[in-house]
Amino acid sequence: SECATENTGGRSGALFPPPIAEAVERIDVNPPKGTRDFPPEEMRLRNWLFQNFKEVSQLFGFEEVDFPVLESEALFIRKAGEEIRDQLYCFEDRGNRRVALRPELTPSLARLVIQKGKSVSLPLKWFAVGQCWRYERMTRGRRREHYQWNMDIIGVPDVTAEAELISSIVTFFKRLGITASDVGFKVSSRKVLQDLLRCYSIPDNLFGKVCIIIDKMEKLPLDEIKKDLGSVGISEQAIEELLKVLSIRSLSKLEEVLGAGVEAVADLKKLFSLAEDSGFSEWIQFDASIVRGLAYYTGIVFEGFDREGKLRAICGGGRYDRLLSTFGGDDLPACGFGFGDAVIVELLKEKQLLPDLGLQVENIVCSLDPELHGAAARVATVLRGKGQSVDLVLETKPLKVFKRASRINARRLILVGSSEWQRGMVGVKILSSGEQYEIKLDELDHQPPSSHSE
Ligand SMILES: Nc1ccc(Br)nc1
Repeated sequence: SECATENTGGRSGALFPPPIAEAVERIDVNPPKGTRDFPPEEMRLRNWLFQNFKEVSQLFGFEEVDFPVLESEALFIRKAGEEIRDQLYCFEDRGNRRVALRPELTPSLARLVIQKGKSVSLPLKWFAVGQCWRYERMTRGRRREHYQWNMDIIGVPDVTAEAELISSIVTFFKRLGITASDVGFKVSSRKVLQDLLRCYSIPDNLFGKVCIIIDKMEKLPLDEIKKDLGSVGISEQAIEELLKVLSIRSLSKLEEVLGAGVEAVADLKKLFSLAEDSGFSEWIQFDASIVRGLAYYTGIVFEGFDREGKLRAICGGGRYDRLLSTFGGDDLPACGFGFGDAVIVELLKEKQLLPDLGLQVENIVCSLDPELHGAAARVATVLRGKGQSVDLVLETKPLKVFKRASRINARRLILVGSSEWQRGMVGVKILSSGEQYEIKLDELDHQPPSSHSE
C-alpha cells in the first residue's frame, strides 16, 4: 500500500519494525596527539589573547602578515643541531616534494621579504600570529602545536630595534596586568660568544653549532656540554674561559673582562640606556648565559621568564642579521621575537589574571505558540538589523527557556505571544532585575528606559 513507501523516519511503524542499526564502532573523538581543540570557552580565551597580540602590534605601528603553515622543508634545514630541526614535522607530498609544517615563523617572514625585494621600503615592521608545529616523540607528552605571536623589524641595524621589540612585549604584559615583579627579560649578545671564539681561532662556521650546545647548558650536565664543545674543536682552556664568561651576570663585569671597546658591550650598554629612556629598565637584566636555541641569531638575544622560576621561557627573540643572506637574499639586518600561546596562559593562571569571558548575548527571542515562530524570527531580524545579538529559540515547543537564557547570559528575554502580537507588542523581561513590560517592536533598542511606562 502507499504507506509502504511512507518514510517512517526510523520511528516504529505498524507495518515495518525499525531497521536494526548496525553496530558502529565509535571513532576516536580526541584530536591528534599533541594537538588541541578550542571549544567555545577556550576559543574565547584564545581570541582575547590574540586580540591583545594584534592590538599591541598595531600600537607599535606593525603591519600584519601571514604565510602558509606548510613550507618547503629546505627553509628549516640548518646544520647546527637545533631541537627545532630534530623535531621537524616533515613529509613528502604527492608531488614528491619535501615539505614541512612550519616549526616557527621567522624563516617564512625572511622568505617573503626576499620575495618582495625592492618593492617594499625599509624598515619593515611586520607581525604575525600563526600555528607552529613540531613532531616530538610523545614520550614526553608535550604538545605538537602552538600558536606564536611574532614581531619582526627588517632593515634596522641599531639596537633601537631590539629596544622597540622588548618595549612592545612589556606593553603586552602590562595590558594583561603582569608586572616587572612577575616577569623579566634576560638579555645578552651572541657577539660575546663570537668574540671569544675568534680569540681562540674557532672558525665562524662553527658559531651556530656552539650556540646550540651552550643553549642546552641548563638542560644537560656540564661535562656533556664540555664534551660537545670539545667535539667541535674547542680546547679545554677555551672551554673553561667560555664558561667563565657565560657565568657573568653584570654588564660592568663583562666590560671588565672583554674591554670597553667590544661591540657586544657597546650594544648592550646602548640597549640598557634605551630601556631607561623608554621606561622598561626594571624589566631587563644582563645574563651572559642567554644564547637562545636558534642557530641564526647573531647579536642581542633575549628571553622573557617568570621570576618564580616555575615556567618555561615565556617568549624569546633577538637579532638575526645573516638569515636573509643565507637564503640568497640581500644582507639585511633583522630582529624579531616569538611568543607562544601556552606558557602565557599558565602564567595568567598562576597570577589569577585570567579574564572572565563568559558568553554574552543581548537578547533571547522565543515564541510561545508554534504558529508564531515566523513572528519571532521577524523580531530577531529587526534586532539583528539594529546590531543586537539574538539567540532565536528554534524549538517549536520551547522548554527551559529561562535556563537557556541564563546559560547564555542573555540580558533580556523577548517573548512573542499571540495576544500581544495582535496588538503589535512583544513581552520583554530584563533577566538581571526581573523587570517585565510590553513594548512595540520598533521601540526595541539597546537601552530600554529605566522605569517603563505602561
Ligand atoms: N617550535 C615549536 C613548535 C611547536 C611547539 Br608546541 N613548540 C615549539
